[in-house]
Amino acid sequence: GDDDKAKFHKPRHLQATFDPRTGEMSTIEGIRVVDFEDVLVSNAASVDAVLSASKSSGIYYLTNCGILCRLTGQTGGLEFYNSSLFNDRVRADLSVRADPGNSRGYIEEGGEAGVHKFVERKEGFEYGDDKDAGGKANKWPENAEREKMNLVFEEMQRIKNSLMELVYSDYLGEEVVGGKEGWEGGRNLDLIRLFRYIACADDEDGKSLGSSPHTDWGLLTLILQEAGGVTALQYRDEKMVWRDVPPVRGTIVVNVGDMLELLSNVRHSGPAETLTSPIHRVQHCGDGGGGRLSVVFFAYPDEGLMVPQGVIEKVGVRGEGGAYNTLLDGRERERGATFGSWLEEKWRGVKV
Ligand SMILES: O=C(O)CCC(=O)C(=O)O
Ligand SMILES: [Fe+2]
Repeated sequence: GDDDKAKFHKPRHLQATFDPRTGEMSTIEGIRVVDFEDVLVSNAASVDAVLSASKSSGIYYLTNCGILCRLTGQTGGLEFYNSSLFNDRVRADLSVRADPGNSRGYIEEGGEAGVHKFVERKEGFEYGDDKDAGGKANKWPENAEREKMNLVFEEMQRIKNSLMELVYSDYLGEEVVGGKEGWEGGRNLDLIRLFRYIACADDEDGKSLGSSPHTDWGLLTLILQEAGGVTALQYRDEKMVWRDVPPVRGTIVVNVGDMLELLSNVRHSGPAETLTSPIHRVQHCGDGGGGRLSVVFFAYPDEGLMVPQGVIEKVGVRGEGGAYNTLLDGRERERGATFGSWLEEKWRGVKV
């Protein structure tokens, strides 16, 4: 019957608005909600909604996005990640440990931090395309749910490629984004990082964070939040106020990355027209302090795509505790830098 379908479900305490003409949800907690199937059929209002959210906050929810929305629509839908990756056998197995920096495998607690004054209370696991991409093979623990995890990766690809093709490439201009190859060519860089944020104790409120304030470096980031999980992800809005991005059953979260923001400056200008890579963080003791699981997909462009020159001064990105380690970091950019060379440099700054 219909019961096993990942229906869109709104927990009662969340504030939502509805489109009076269609009756569909248009925002939740002030964040745009877009029906992915409407984007797939190039519905003009939905394409507009994605673009306008990308220009203002830089963050939005997608509903009806297929398997991934079904996974967040069910309690325990992401549990297979938890049980197969975060156990003592995996923690003890050095052969599946990620090397520091940009590499795949199990990431122990304290393995990295963006802003050094905070302790980031999480363990994680990173994987990418399962076809060995030049020495970047995945490190699978013995009981990992490899097929399911690969299916999640393919679904992430599908959503990335659809959003790029049906929304962003027209807006950016074919030549600016390097055509289809400009985003599909990023597949070998694309990563899924899952995080198990550790439940917090009473005395540590304020001293620890799930994730330091930062921006993401790529084109887009797609986030699955555990159904019924705690609200911990936040972004900083246009008025510099931190706002919650609660888990909403049957949705995924999308946020714009630095590279997409940079590319948007080539053809467009002014805050109303260019895209926003939002500063965001994950609170540790935010909402009851319970543990939390998230699956985060970083969608990158082709490593050969040129980083646009001359727009880096636009964003001042110094925050409490240091820089946000963002692509828009105000540093002098090497002339003719490719995205790949920049990404490598960014990763060097993340190690503890
Ligand atoms: O766990 C999350 O919800 C987001 C984490 C995040 O922002 C990141 O890893 O870049
Ligand atoms: Fe992020």
